[in-house]
Amino acid sequence: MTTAKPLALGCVADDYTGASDLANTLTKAGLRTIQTIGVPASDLSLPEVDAVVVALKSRSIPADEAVARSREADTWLRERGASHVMFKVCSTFDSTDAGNIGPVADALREAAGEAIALVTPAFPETGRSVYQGNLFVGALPLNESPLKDHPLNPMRDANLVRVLARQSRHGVGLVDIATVTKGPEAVSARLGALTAEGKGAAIADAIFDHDLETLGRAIVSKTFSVGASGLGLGLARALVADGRGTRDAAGAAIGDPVGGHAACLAGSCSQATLGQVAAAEALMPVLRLDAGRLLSEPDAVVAEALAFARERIGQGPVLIASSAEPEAVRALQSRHGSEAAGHAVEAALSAIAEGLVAAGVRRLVIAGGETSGACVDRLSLRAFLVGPEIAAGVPVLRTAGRPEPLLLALKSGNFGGPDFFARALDMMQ
Ligand SMILES: Nc1ncnc2c1ncn2[C@@H]1O[C@H](COP(=O)(O)OP(=O)(O)O)[C@@H](O)[C@H]1O
Ligand SMILES: O=C(O)[C@@H](O)C(=O)COP(=O)(O)O
Repeated sequence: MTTAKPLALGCVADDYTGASDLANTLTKAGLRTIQTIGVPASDLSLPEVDAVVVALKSRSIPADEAVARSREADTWLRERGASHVMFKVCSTFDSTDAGNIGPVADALREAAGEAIALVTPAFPETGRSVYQGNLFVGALPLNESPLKDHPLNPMRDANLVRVLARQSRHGVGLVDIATVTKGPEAVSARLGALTAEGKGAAIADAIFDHDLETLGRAIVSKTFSVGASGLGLGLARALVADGRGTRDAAGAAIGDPVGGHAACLAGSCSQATLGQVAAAEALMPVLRLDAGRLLSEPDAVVAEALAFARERIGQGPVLIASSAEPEAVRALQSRHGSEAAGHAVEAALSAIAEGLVAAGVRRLVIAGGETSGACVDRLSLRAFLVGPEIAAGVPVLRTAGRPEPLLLALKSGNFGGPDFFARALDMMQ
Protein backbone atom coordinates (compact mmCIF):
# COMPACT_ATOMS: atom_id res chain seq x y z
CA MET A 1 0.00 0.00 0.00
CA THR A 2 1.22 3.51 -0.77
CA THR A 3 0.64 6.36 1.69
CA ALA A 4 3.49 8.84 1.34
CA LYS A 5 2.38 11.36 3.98
CA PRO A 6 2.51 10.13 7.62
CA LEU A 7 -0.94 9.19 8.85
CA ALA A 8 -2.58 11.79 11.07
CA LEU A 9 -4.54 9.01 12.79
CA GLY A 10 -4.43 5.22 12.87
CA CYS A 11 -7.36 3.10 14.03
CA VAL A 12 -7.75 -0.57 14.88
CA ALA A 13 -11.42 -1.61 14.82
CA ASP A 14 -12.72 -4.80 16.41
CA ASP A 15 -15.32 -5.45 13.70
CA TYR A 16 -16.04 -4.45 10.11
CA THR A 17 -19.27 -2.51 10.59
CA GLY A 18 -17.66 -0.65 13.48
CA ALA A 19 -14.75 0.19 11.19
CA SER A 20 -17.00 1.62 8.49
CA ASP A 21 -18.93 3.57 11.14
CA LEU A 22 -15.65 5.13 12.30
CA ALA A 23 -14.39 5.70 8.75
CA ASN A 24 -17.66 7.53 8.04
CA THR A 25 -17.24 9.77 11.10
CA LEU A 26 -13.60 10.59 10.30
CA THR A 27 -14.46 11.36 6.68
CA LYS A 28 -17.33 13.66 7.69
CA ALA A 29 -15.02 15.46 10.13
CA GLY A 30 -12.48 16.20 7.39
CA LEU A 31 -9.96 13.34 7.39
CA ARG A 32 -9.53 11.45 4.11
CA THR A 33 -9.99 7.90 5.32
CA ILE A 34 -9.87 4.37 4.00
CA GLN A 35 -10.92 1.15 5.64
CA THR A 36 -8.74 -1.89 5.15
CA ILE A 37 -9.75 -5.45 5.91
CA GLY A 38 -6.98 -6.65 8.18
CA VAL A 39 -3.42 -5.44 7.72
CA PRO A 40 -3.12 -4.61 4.02
CA ALA A 41 -0.88 -6.72 1.82
CA SER A 42 2.11 -4.87 0.41
CA ASP A 43 0.72 -5.07 -3.16
CA LEU A 44 -2.48 -3.16 -2.31
CA SER A 45 -2.27 0.29 -3.87
CA LEU A 46 -4.45 2.93 -2.23
CA PRO A 47 -4.76 6.71 -2.48
CA GLU A 48 -2.99 9.06 -0.09
CA VAL A 49 -5.10 9.48 3.04
CA ASP A 50 -5.06 11.12 6.46
CA ALA A 51 -6.41 8.12 8.38
CA VAL A 52 -6.57 4.37 8.00
CA VAL A 53 -9.04 2.19 9.87
CA VAL A 54 -7.77 -1.40 9.96
CA ALA A 55 -10.87 -3.57 10.39
CA LEU A 56 -10.40 -6.77 12.36
CA LYS A 57 -12.92 -9.41 13.26
CA SER A 58 -11.64 -9.62 16.82
CA ARG A 59 -14.61 -8.77 19.02
CA SER A 60 -15.73 -12.32 19.73
CA ILE A 61 -12.61 -14.45 19.34
CA PRO A 62 -10.27 -15.73 22.10
CA ALA A 63 -8.58 -12.79 23.86
CA ASP A 64 -5.00 -13.84 23.05
CA GLU A 65 -5.80 -13.96 19.32
CA ALA A 66 -7.52 -10.57 19.51
CA VAL A 67 -4.42 -9.13 21.19
CA ALA A 68 -2.06 -10.63 18.58
CA ARG A 69 -4.07 -9.34 15.61
CA SER A 70 -4.55 -5.91 17.16
CA ARG A 71 -0.83 -5.58 17.88
CA GLU A 72 -0.01 -6.46 14.30
CA ALA A 73 -2.41 -3.79 13.03
CA ASP A 74 -1.05 -1.26 15.53
CA THR A 75 2.54 -1.92 14.40
CA TRP A 76 1.56 -1.47 10.75
CA LEU A 77 -0.16 1.86 11.51
CA ARG A 78 2.78 3.15 13.57
CA GLU A 79 5.14 2.24 10.73
CA ARG A 80 3.06 4.53 8.50
CA GLY A 81 3.62 7.42 10.87
CA ALA A 82 0.47 7.27 13.01
CA SER A 83 1.47 8.91 16.27
CA HIS A 84 -1.98 8.31 17.76
CA VAL A 85 -3.79 4.99 17.41
CA MET A 86 -7.40 4.65 18.53
CA PHE A 87 -8.78 1.20 19.31
CA LYS A 88 -12.38 1.31 18.01
CA VAL A 89 -14.84 -0.66 20.13
CA CYS A 90 -18.60 -0.85 19.96
CA SER A 91 -20.64 2.10 21.23
CA THR A 92 -22.51 -0.47 23.33
CA PHE A 93 -19.18 -1.82 24.67
CA ASP A 94 -19.90 -5.35 23.35
CA SER A 95 -17.55 -7.68 25.24
CA THR A 96 -17.55 -10.35 27.92
CA ASP A 97 -15.64 -10.68 31.18
CA ALA A 98 -13.06 -12.70 29.20
CA GLY A 99 -12.46 -9.74 26.89
CA ASN A 100 -11.75 -8.47 24.43
CA ILE A 101 -11.73 -4.76 25.17
CA GLY A 102 -9.60 -4.98 28.34
CA PRO A 103 -6.87 -7.31 27.07
CA VAL A 104 -6.45 -5.45 23.75
CA ALA A 105 -6.49 -2.03 25.44
CA ASP A 106 -3.86 -3.17 27.97
CA ALA A 107 -1.61 -4.55 25.23
CA LEU A 108 -1.86 -1.58 22.84
CA ARG A 109 -1.44 0.94 25.66
CA GLU A 110 1.72 -0.79 26.83
CA ALA A 111 3.06 -0.97 23.26
CA ALA A 112 2.35 2.77 22.90
CA GLY A 113 4.26 3.52 26.12
CA GLU A 114 1.23 5.23 27.74
CA ALA A 115 0.59 4.89 31.46
CA ILE A 116 -3.19 5.32 31.11
CA ALA A 117 -5.73 5.02 28.29
CA LEU A 118 -8.79 7.22 28.03
CA VAL A 119 -11.80 5.05 27.14
CA THR A 120 -15.27 6.19 26.07
CA PRO A 121 -17.89 4.51 23.88
CA ALA A 122 -20.10 7.63 23.84
CA PHE A 123 -21.61 8.36 20.42
CA PRO A 124 -24.33 10.98 20.95
CA GLU A 125 -25.51 10.90 17.32
CA THR A 126 -26.79 7.36 17.91
CA GLY A 127 -27.97 7.95 21.47
CA ARG A 128 -24.98 6.47 23.31
CA SER A 129 -23.94 8.60 26.27
CA VAL A 130 -21.82 7.95 29.35
CA TYR A 131 -22.69 9.55 32.69
CA GLN A 132 -20.82 8.75 35.94
CA GLY A 133 -19.29 5.83 34.06
CA ASN A 134 -22.70 4.37 33.17
CA LEU A 135 -23.50 3.76 29.52
CA PHE A 136 -26.95 4.73 28.27
CA VAL A 137 -28.54 3.58 25.02
CA GLY A 138 -31.05 6.35 24.41
CA ALA A 139 -32.92 6.72 27.72
CA LEU A 140 -32.08 3.22 28.96
CA PRO A 141 -29.07 2.05 30.95
CA LEU A 142 -27.13 -0.50 28.85
CA ASN A 143 -28.32 -3.45 30.95
CA GLU A 144 -31.99 -2.55 30.37
CA SER A 145 -31.50 -1.90 26.64
CA PRO A 146 -31.98 -4.55 23.92
CA LEU A 147 -28.22 -5.24 24.26
CA LYS A 148 -29.02 -7.38 27.32
CA ASP A 149 -30.18 -9.99 24.78
CA HIS A 150 -27.29 -9.76 22.29
CA PRO A 151 -26.64 -13.26 20.86
CA LEU A 152 -22.85 -13.12 21.42
CA ASN A 153 -22.17 -10.39 23.99
CA PRO A 154 -25.19 -9.92 26.26
CA MET A 155 -24.53 -6.69 28.21
CA ARG A 156 -25.88 -7.00 31.76
CA ASP A 157 -23.94 -4.23 33.56
CA ALA A 158 -24.13 -0.54 32.58
CA ASN A 159 -21.24 0.55 34.81
CA LEU A 160 -18.25 0.56 32.49
CA VAL A 161 -15.70 1.17 35.23
CA ARG A 162 -16.77 -2.19 36.65
CA VAL A 163 -17.12 -3.87 33.23
CA LEU A 164 -13.64 -2.82 32.11
CA ALA A 165 -12.04 -3.60 35.49
CA ARG A 166 -13.23 -7.21 35.15
CA GLN A 167 -11.40 -7.49 31.80
CA SER A 168 -8.28 -5.51 32.57
CA ARG A 169 -5.03 -6.27 34.36
CA HIS A 170 -4.93 -2.75 35.83
CA GLY A 171 -7.31 -0.59 37.82
CA VAL A 172 -9.90 1.56 36.05
CA GLY A 173 -10.85 5.11 37.07
CA LEU A 174 -13.41 7.70 35.96
CA VAL A 175 -13.13 11.11 34.30
CA ASP A 176 -16.54 12.44 35.24
CA ILE A 177 -18.68 14.92 33.35
CA ALA A 178 -17.91 17.74 35.82
CA THR A 179 -14.24 17.39 34.89
CA VAL A 180 -14.94 17.12 31.15
CA THR A 181 -17.06 20.29 31.31
CA LYS A 182 -14.06 22.20 32.72
CA GLY A 183 -12.06 21.54 29.53
CA PRO A 184 -9.04 19.64 28.15
CA GLU A 185 -6.60 20.78 30.83
CA ALA A 186 -8.90 19.47 33.59
CA VAL A 187 -9.20 16.14 31.75
CA SER A 188 -5.41 15.89 31.45
CA ALA A 189 -4.99 16.71 35.15
CA ARG A 190 -7.51 14.02 36.09
CA LEU A 191 -5.70 11.47 33.90
CA GLY A 192 -2.47 12.42 35.67
CA ALA A 193 -4.09 11.91 39.08
CA LEU A 194 -5.50 8.51 38.07
CA THR A 195 -2.07 7.48 36.75
CA ALA A 196 -0.56 8.39 40.12
CA GLU A 197 -3.15 6.06 41.71
CA GLY A 198 -1.89 3.26 39.45
CA LYS A 199 -4.91 3.10 37.13
CA GLY A 200 -4.29 1.84 33.59
CA ALA A 201 -7.55 3.08 32.05
CA ALA A 202 -10.12 5.80 32.64
CA ILE A 203 -13.72 5.68 31.48
CA ALA A 204 -14.63 9.21 30.37
CA ASP A 205 -18.15 10.60 30.62
CA ALA A 206 -19.50 12.29 27.48
CA ILE A 207 -23.05 13.30 26.68
CA PHE A 208 -22.79 15.72 23.78
CA ASP A 209 -20.41 16.10 20.82
CA HIS A 210 -18.72 19.05 22.51
CA ASP A 211 -17.73 16.73 25.39
CA LEU A 212 -16.03 14.50 22.83
CA GLU A 213 -14.33 17.53 21.29
CA THR A 214 -12.92 18.34 24.76
CA LEU A 215 -11.71 14.74 25.15
CA GLY A 216 -10.21 14.81 21.64
CA ARG A 217 -8.25 17.97 22.43
CA ALA A 218 -7.08 16.48 25.74
CA ILE A 219 -5.67 13.29 24.20
CA VAL A 220 -4.73 14.15 20.60
CA SER A 221 -1.08 14.52 21.57
CA LYS A 222 -1.11 11.23 23.47
CA THR A 223 -0.36 8.04 21.61
CA PHE A 224 -3.33 5.78 22.34
CA SER A 225 -7.05 5.81 23.20
CA VAL A 226 -10.08 3.54 23.16
CA GLY A 227 -13.48 4.59 21.93
CA ALA A 228 -16.36 4.42 19.50
CA SER A 229 -17.11 6.82 16.66
CA GLY A 230 -17.74 9.68 19.06
CA LEU A 231 -14.13 9.72 20.24
CA GLY A 232 -13.13 9.45 16.58
CA LEU A 233 -15.09 12.66 16.00
CA GLY A 234 -13.30 14.39 18.89
CA LEU A 235 -9.87 13.30 17.66
CA ALA A 236 -10.60 14.16 14.02
CA ARG A 237 -11.84 17.66 14.90
CA ALA A 238 -8.72 18.26 17.03
CA LEU A 239 -6.46 17.06 14.19
CA VAL A 240 -8.24 19.18 11.57
CA ALA A 241 -8.03 22.22 13.87
CA ASP A 242 -4.26 21.55 14.07
CA GLY A 243 -4.09 21.56 10.25
CA ARG A 244 -3.44 17.82 10.08
CA GLY A 245 -6.58 16.89 8.13
CA THR A 246 -7.95 17.86 4.76
CA ARG A 247 -11.23 19.55 5.80
CA ASP A 248 -12.79 18.78 2.41
CA ALA A 249 -12.86 15.00 2.84
CA ALA A 250 -16.58 14.95 3.64
CA GLY A 251 -18.78 13.66 0.85
CA ALA A 252 -15.89 11.74 -0.69
CA ALA A 253 -16.69 10.68 -4.22
CA ILE A 254 -17.97 7.15 -4.55
CA GLY A 255 -17.12 6.95 -8.24
CA ASP A 256 -19.23 5.85 -11.21
CA PRO A 257 -22.37 3.75 -10.72
CA VAL A 258 -21.51 0.06 -10.57
CA GLY A 259 -24.85 -1.23 -11.88
CA GLY A 260 -25.52 -4.97 -11.54
CA HIS A 261 -28.10 -6.58 -9.29
CA ALA A 262 -28.79 -5.56 -5.69
CA ALA A 263 -29.49 -7.67 -2.62
CA CYS A 264 -29.68 -7.43 1.17
CA LEU A 265 -28.61 -9.95 3.82
CA ALA A 266 -29.49 -9.75 7.51
CA GLY A 267 -27.92 -11.82 10.29
CA SER A 268 -28.39 -9.27 13.02
CA CYS A 269 -31.10 -10.08 15.58
CA SER A 270 -31.16 -6.58 17.07
CA GLN A 271 -34.50 -4.86 17.53
CA ALA A 272 -33.57 -2.23 14.95
CA THR A 273 -32.80 -4.86 12.31
CA LEU A 274 -35.93 -6.88 13.10
CA GLY A 275 -37.99 -3.74 12.42
CA GLN A 276 -36.07 -2.98 9.22
CA VAL A 277 -36.59 -6.52 7.89
CA ALA A 278 -40.32 -6.25 8.64
CA ALA A 279 -40.51 -2.88 6.86
CA ALA A 280 -38.67 -4.26 3.80
CA GLU A 281 -41.41 -6.86 3.32
CA ALA A 282 -43.65 -4.18 1.82
CA LEU A 283 -40.99 -3.27 -0.76
CA MET A 284 -39.12 -6.36 -1.94
CA PRO A 285 -39.24 -10.16 -1.80
CA VAL A 286 -38.00 -11.29 1.64
CA LEU A 287 -36.84 -14.81 2.44
CA ARG A 288 -36.72 -15.64 6.15
CA LEU A 289 -34.31 -18.49 6.76
CA ASP A 290 -35.11 -21.27 9.20
CA ALA A 291 -32.08 -21.04 11.51
CA GLY A 292 -32.69 -24.53 12.93
CA ARG A 293 -32.45 -26.01 9.44
CA LEU A 294 -29.39 -23.84 8.78
CA LEU A 295 -27.61 -25.87 11.43
CA SER A 296 -28.91 -29.28 10.43
CA GLU A 297 -28.80 -29.01 6.62
CA PRO A 298 -26.89 -25.84 5.70
CA ASP A 299 -26.13 -26.76 2.09
CA ALA A 300 -29.79 -27.27 1.25
CA VAL A 301 -30.83 -23.98 2.87
CA VAL A 302 -28.07 -22.05 1.07
CA ALA A 303 -29.07 -23.64 -2.28
CA GLU A 304 -32.75 -22.79 -1.71
CA ALA A 305 -31.89 -19.21 -0.76
CA LEU A 306 -29.78 -18.75 -3.89
CA ALA A 307 -32.52 -20.23 -6.08
CA PHE A 308 -34.98 -17.78 -4.47
CA ALA A 309 -32.63 -14.88 -5.23
CA ARG A 310 -31.75 -15.93 -8.79
CA GLU A 311 -35.43 -16.11 -9.74
CA ARG A 312 -36.06 -12.57 -8.54
CA ILE A 313 -32.95 -10.34 -8.71
CA GLY A 314 -33.50 -9.62 -12.40
CA GLN A 315 -36.65 -7.69 -11.38
CA GLY A 316 -35.23 -5.87 -8.36
CA PRO A 317 -33.54 -6.30 -4.97
CA VAL A 318 -34.26 -9.17 -2.59
CA LEU A 319 -33.64 -9.57 1.15
CA ILE A 320 -32.55 -12.81 2.82
CA ALA A 321 -32.62 -12.84 6.63
CA SER A 322 -31.84 -15.21 9.47
CA SER A 323 -32.82 -12.52 11.98
CA ALA A 324 -35.06 -13.80 14.75
CA GLU A 325 -36.65 -12.61 18.01
CA PRO A 326 -34.62 -13.11 21.25
CA GLU A 327 -36.76 -16.08 22.35
CA ALA A 328 -36.09 -18.01 19.12
CA VAL A 329 -32.37 -17.12 19.29
CA ARG A 330 -32.17 -18.37 22.88
CA ALA A 331 -33.95 -21.61 21.96
CA LEU A 332 -31.47 -22.31 19.14
CA GLN A 333 -28.51 -21.41 21.36
CA SER A 334 -29.65 -23.70 24.15
CA ARG A 335 -29.75 -26.60 21.67
CA HIS A 336 -26.39 -25.90 19.97
CA GLY A 337 -24.44 -23.40 22.14
CA SER A 338 -24.32 -19.70 21.23
CA GLU A 339 -20.93 -19.72 19.52
CA ALA A 340 -21.70 -22.73 17.37
CA ALA A 341 -25.13 -21.36 16.43
CA GLY A 342 -23.69 -17.95 15.57
CA HIS A 343 -20.85 -19.35 13.48
CA ALA A 344 -23.12 -21.73 11.58
CA VAL A 345 -25.51 -18.92 10.67
CA GLU A 346 -22.60 -16.65 9.68
CA ALA A 347 -21.11 -19.41 7.50
CA ALA A 348 -24.42 -19.94 5.70
CA LEU A 349 -25.02 -16.22 5.15
CA SER A 350 -21.50 -15.75 3.82
CA ALA A 351 -21.98 -18.66 1.39
CA ILE A 352 -25.17 -16.93 0.23
CA ALA A 353 -23.25 -13.65 -0.21
CA GLU A 354 -20.70 -15.43 -2.38
CA GLY A 355 -23.46 -17.05 -4.45
CA LEU A 356 -25.20 -13.70 -4.89
CA VAL A 357 -22.06 -12.02 -6.22
CA ALA A 358 -21.50 -14.98 -8.55
CA ALA A 359 -25.08 -14.41 -9.78
CA GLY A 360 -24.32 -10.79 -10.70
CA VAL A 361 -25.05 -8.87 -7.50
CA ARG A 362 -22.82 -5.79 -7.38
CA ARG A 363 -24.64 -3.84 -4.66
CA LEU A 364 -24.94 -5.60 -1.33
CA VAL A 365 -26.40 -4.39 1.95
CA ILE A 366 -25.47 -6.49 5.01
CA ALA A 367 -26.97 -6.09 8.48
CA GLY A 368 -24.95 -7.27 11.47
CA GLY A 369 -21.33 -6.83 12.52
CA GLU A 370 -20.25 -10.46 12.74
CA THR A 371 -22.40 -11.23 9.72
CA SER A 372 -20.72 -8.49 7.69
CA GLY A 373 -17.32 -9.76 8.79
CA ALA A 374 -18.07 -13.29 7.65
CA CYS A 375 -19.41 -12.10 4.26
CA VAL A 376 -16.57 -9.65 3.56
CA ASP A 377 -14.01 -12.37 4.37
CA ARG A 378 -15.75 -14.92 2.19
CA LEU A 379 -15.75 -12.41 -0.69
CA SER A 380 -12.01 -11.73 -0.07
CA LEU A 381 -12.55 -7.96 -0.06
CA ARG A 382 -9.43 -6.02 0.95
CA ALA A 383 -10.26 -2.35 1.38
CA PHE A 384 -13.05 0.20 1.05
CA LEU A 385 -13.30 3.83 0.01
CA VAL A 386 -15.85 5.75 2.05
CA GLY A 387 -18.84 7.33 0.32
CA PRO A 388 -21.93 9.22 1.45
CA GLU A 389 -23.72 8.48 4.71
CA ILE A 390 -26.89 6.35 4.54
CA ALA A 391 -27.74 6.63 8.24
CA ALA A 392 -25.73 7.65 11.31
CA GLY A 393 -22.76 5.27 11.44
CA VAL A 394 -23.35 3.64 8.04
CA PRO A 395 -21.68 4.93 4.85
CA VAL A 396 -21.81 3.60 1.29
CA LEU A 397 -18.55 1.71 0.72
CA ARG A 398 -16.84 1.04 -2.59
CA THR A 399 -14.33 -1.78 -2.80
CA ALA A 400 -10.75 -0.82 -3.60
CA GLY A 401 -8.17 -3.13 -5.15
CA ARG A 402 -10.78 -5.22 -7.01
CA PRO A 403 -11.04 -5.11 -10.82
CA GLU A 404 -14.85 -5.03 -10.79
CA PRO A 405 -15.95 -2.78 -7.91
CA LEU A 406 -18.80 -3.59 -5.55
CA LEU A 407 -20.86 -1.15 -3.49
CA LEU A 408 -21.57 -2.29 0.04
CA ALA A 409 -23.33 -1.07 3.13
CA LEU A 410 -22.22 -2.80 6.33
CA LYS A 411 -24.81 -1.95 8.93
CA SER A 412 -24.29 -2.37 12.62
CA GLY A 413 -27.32 -4.28 13.88
CA ASN A 414 -28.50 -1.40 16.01
CA PHE A 415 -28.16 1.40 13.47
CA GLY A 416 -30.52 2.92 10.94
CA GLY A 417 -34.23 3.82 10.85
CA PRO A 418 -37.07 1.48 9.82
CA ASP A 419 -36.59 2.32 6.10
CA PHE A 420 -32.87 1.53 6.18
CA PHE A 421 -32.79 -1.12 3.42
CA ALA A 422 -34.75 1.02 0.94
CA ARG A 423 -32.67 4.09 1.75
CA ALA A 424 -29.41 2.19 1.33
CA LEU A 425 -30.45 0.73 -2.03
CA ASP A 426 -31.54 4.17 -3.25
CA MET A 427 -28.08 5.55 -2.53
CA MET A 428 -26.22 2.60 -4.09
CA GLN A 429 -26.52 2.79 -7.86
N1 LIG B 1 -31.85 -16.98 14.04
C1 LIG B 1 -30.70 -16.94 14.69
N2 LIG B 1 -30.50 -17.68 15.81
C2 LIG B 1 -29.30 -17.60 16.48
N3 LIG B 1 -28.27 -16.81 16.12
C3 LIG B 1 -28.43 -16.08 15.00
C4 LIG B 1 -29.64 -16.10 14.24
N4 LIG B 1 -29.50 -15.27 13.20
C5 LIG B 1 -28.28 -14.74 13.30
N5 LIG B 1 -27.62 -15.23 14.38
C6 LIG B 1 -26.27 -14.88 14.85
O1 LIG B 1 -26.37 -13.77 15.72
C7 LIG B 1 -25.16 -13.00 15.63
C8 LIG B 1 -25.56 -11.56 15.33
O2 LIG B 1 -24.42 -10.77 15.45
P1 LIG B 1 -24.08 -9.62 14.43
O3 LIG B 1 -24.10 -10.10 13.04
O4 LIG B 1 -22.82 -9.00 14.94
O5 LIG B 1 -25.29 -8.61 14.61
P2 LIG B 1 -25.32 -7.25 15.46
O6 LIG B 1 -24.69 -6.22 14.61
O7 LIG B 1 -26.78 -7.01 15.71
O8 LIG B 1 -24.53 -7.48 16.71
C9 LIG B 1 -24.32 -13.62 14.51
O9 LIG B 1 -23.36 -14.48 15.07
C10 LIG B 1 -25.37 -14.41 13.73
O10 LIG B 1 -24.82 -15.50 13.02
O1 LIG C 1 -19.99 1.58 17.66
C1 LIG C 1 -20.97 1.01 17.19
O2 LIG C 1 -22.07 0.94 17.78
C2 LIG C 1 -20.83 0.30 15.89
O3 LIG C 1 -19.84 0.87 15.10
C3 LIG C 1 -20.49 -1.12 16.12
O4 LIG C 1 -19.35 -1.45 16.39
C4 LIG C 1 -21.63 -1.99 16.12
O5 LIG C 1 -21.32 -3.39 16.20
P1 LIG C 1 -22.36 -4.43 15.56
O6 LIG C 1 -23.72 -4.09 16.10
O7 LIG C 1 -21.91 -5.80 15.96
O8 LIG C 1 -22.30 -4.22 14.08
